[in-house]
Amino acid sequence: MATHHDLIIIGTGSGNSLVTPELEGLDIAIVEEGTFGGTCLNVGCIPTKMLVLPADRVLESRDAARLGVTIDGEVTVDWPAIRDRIFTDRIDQISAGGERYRRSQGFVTVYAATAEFVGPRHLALSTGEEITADRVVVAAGSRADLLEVDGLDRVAPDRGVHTSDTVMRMDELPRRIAIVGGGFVACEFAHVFAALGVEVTQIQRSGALLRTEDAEISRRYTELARGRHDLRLETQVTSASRSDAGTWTLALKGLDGDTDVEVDAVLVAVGRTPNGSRLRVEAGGIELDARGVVVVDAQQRTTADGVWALGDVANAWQLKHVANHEARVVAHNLAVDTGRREGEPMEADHRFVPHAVFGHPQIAAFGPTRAELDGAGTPYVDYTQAFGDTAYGWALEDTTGILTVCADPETGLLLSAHCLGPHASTLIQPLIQAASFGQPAGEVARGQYWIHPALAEVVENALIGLEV
Ligand SMILES: Cc1cc2nc3c(=O)[nH]c(=O)nc-3n(C[C@H](O)[C@H](O)[C@H](O)COP(=O)(O)OP(=O)(O)OC[C@H]3O[C@@H](n4cnc5c(N)ncnc54)[C@H](O)[C@@H]3O)c2cc1C
Ligand SMILES: NC(=O)c1ccc[n+]([C@@H]2O[C@H](COP(=O)([O-])OP(=O)(O)OC[C@H]3O[C@@H](n4cnc5c(N)ncnc54)[C@H](O)[C@@H]3O)[C@@H](O)[C@H]2O)c1
Repeated sequence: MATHHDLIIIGTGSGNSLVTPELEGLDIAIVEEGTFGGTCLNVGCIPTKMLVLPADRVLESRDAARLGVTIDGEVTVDWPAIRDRIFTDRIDQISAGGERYRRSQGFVTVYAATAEFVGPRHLALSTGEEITADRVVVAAGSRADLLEVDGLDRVAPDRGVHTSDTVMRMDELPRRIAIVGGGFVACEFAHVFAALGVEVTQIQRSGALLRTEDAEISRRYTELARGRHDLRLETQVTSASRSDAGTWTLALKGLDGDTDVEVDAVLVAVGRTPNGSRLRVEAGGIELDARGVVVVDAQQRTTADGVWALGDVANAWQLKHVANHEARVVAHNLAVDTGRREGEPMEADHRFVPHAVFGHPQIAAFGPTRAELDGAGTPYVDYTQAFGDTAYGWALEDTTGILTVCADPETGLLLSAHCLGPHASTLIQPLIQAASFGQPAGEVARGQYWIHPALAEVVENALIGLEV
C-alpha cells in the first residue's frame, strides 16, 4: 500500500525552499538520497568559492611585489585548516541544521531514500516504501560525469580518483593532480589547487578553456592558465594505470602526440548529466528532451499532470541562481494551485541568465557571445573596455581585464556582456539589471553617478563607448 501525501518534493537543493509558510499544514513529503541541502551547499558553489578565496589570497600575495609590497618569508597553506573551516565549522552544520528543522515540522515527512517513478505521481523508494501524491515536484539535480577509461570510470577517493563531490574533502593535498576538463568545474579547481601549491596538469579535449565564453575571453583565460600550470589542449586520456605506490600514469593522446603524465590524484570534471532518466521519470508520464533534461513549460510544469520540475534536472544552465528562481516560480504556482494564494500562475524569466566562473581572474557574462550574435544574424554594436585604461585599473596594475558590451544599435538595449577581470561577478550586476529592466545603454551610462575612481567606471566607460 502506498502512503499518500498532498505534495512530494524530490531533492533538497532548491527543492527544500518550496516548503514556504503558505504551504504549511499540507501533508508534504521530501525525498533525499544524499546529503540534505543538495549540491550547491554541500559539494558545489559554496565550498568551491570558500576554497577560491584563500587561493586568490595566495596569488595576490605573490603579485604584491608588482605593487611594491614585499612579503618576507614563505606563504604557506594549511589544507586541513581550510577544509575543516569550510566543512566541519560551517557547511556540515548548516546541512544538519536544515534537516533537523524540516524533520521538526509536524506536517513534513523526510524520506532518506532514492526515489523512482513507477506511475503517474507514484514513487517507489529504495527503502521499499511506495508513496503517491496529488502534486509532485522533481528537483533532483544532476550528477558528475566520469570518463569511459578503465580506473577513471568510478569515483574512488581512497585510490585518488575524484569528482567535485569528493575532491574538496581530501585528507591531504596531493603533490600532483590531473584535472580532466576545461569547463567551470575544471577551471575553478585548477586555479585552487595550483595556487595552493599542487602541481596541476589540466587535460582539455578541445582547443581552449571555457570555450562557451565570448572568444576573446576564452582565449585570454586559456593563455593565463597556460602561464600558471601545465595545460594540455586538444588532448584526451586514453588509458590509466596505478602503481602499487599509488601513482597514476595517464596515457594521453593529443596535440603533442602520444604522451603520458604521472600524478597522485585525478579530478574528472567533464560535465554533469541531469538526473531525470535515473528517476525513470517516463514511468510518471514526464517527458525528457534529447539531452535528458525534463521538459517543462514556462510555468515549470512537466508533461505530466500535477508535476512540476526545476533546477539542474529541468534546465541546461545548471546554475544555482536559476534553480532558485525556478523554485520561487514553482512555490508561487503551488500556492495558487492549492488555493493558498489568489491570482494567476507565474512564468519563469530566462531572458538574461548570467553566470560567473570563479577562476583567477573571474569571468562573468550574460547573453549571447559575439559569435552567436553573428551566427543568428542579430544586428549589434559592441565595445570593449580594458580594465587597465581606467583609474582603478591603474591602481590594480591590471593588464588582462576586459569588459565587452553588446547592444542593439537602434534601441541601445543591452544584448549581452562578457567580462574577465577582478570582481567580474560583482561588476556585471548593473548590466544584468539594465538588460532585465530594459534600460538603454546611454540612459544607464549618463542617468546616474558612477563613483570615481571605482572599478565600476569600467562599466560606465564600456557603455559610453557603444555607438548606439
Ligand atoms: C563544483 C561545483 C561548483 C558549482 N558552483 C556554482 C556557482 O558558483 N554558481 C552557480 O550558480 N552554480 C554553481 N554550481 C551549480 C549548482 O550547484 C547547481 O546548479 C545547483 O545546486 C542545482 O540545484 P538543484 O536544486 O537543481 O539540484 P541539487 O542541489 O543537486 O539537488 C538535488 C538533490 O536531489 C537528490 N536526488 C537526486 N536524485 C534523487 C533520487 N532519485 N531520489 C532522491 N533524491 C534524489 C540529490 O541527492 C540532491 O541532494 C556548481 C556545481 C558544482 C558541481
Ligand atoms: N561558477 C559556476 O557557476 C559554476 C561552477 C562549477 C560548475 N557549474 C555548473 O556545473 C556544470 C558542470 O560543470 P563542468 O565544468 O563539469 O561541465 P562543463 O560542461 O562546463 O565543461 C565540461 C568540460 O570538459 C571537457 N571535456 C568533456 N569530455 C572530456 C574528455 N573526455 N576529456 C577532456 N575534456 C573533456 C569539455 O570540453 C568541457 O570543457 C556547468 O554547466 C555549470 O553550469 C557552475
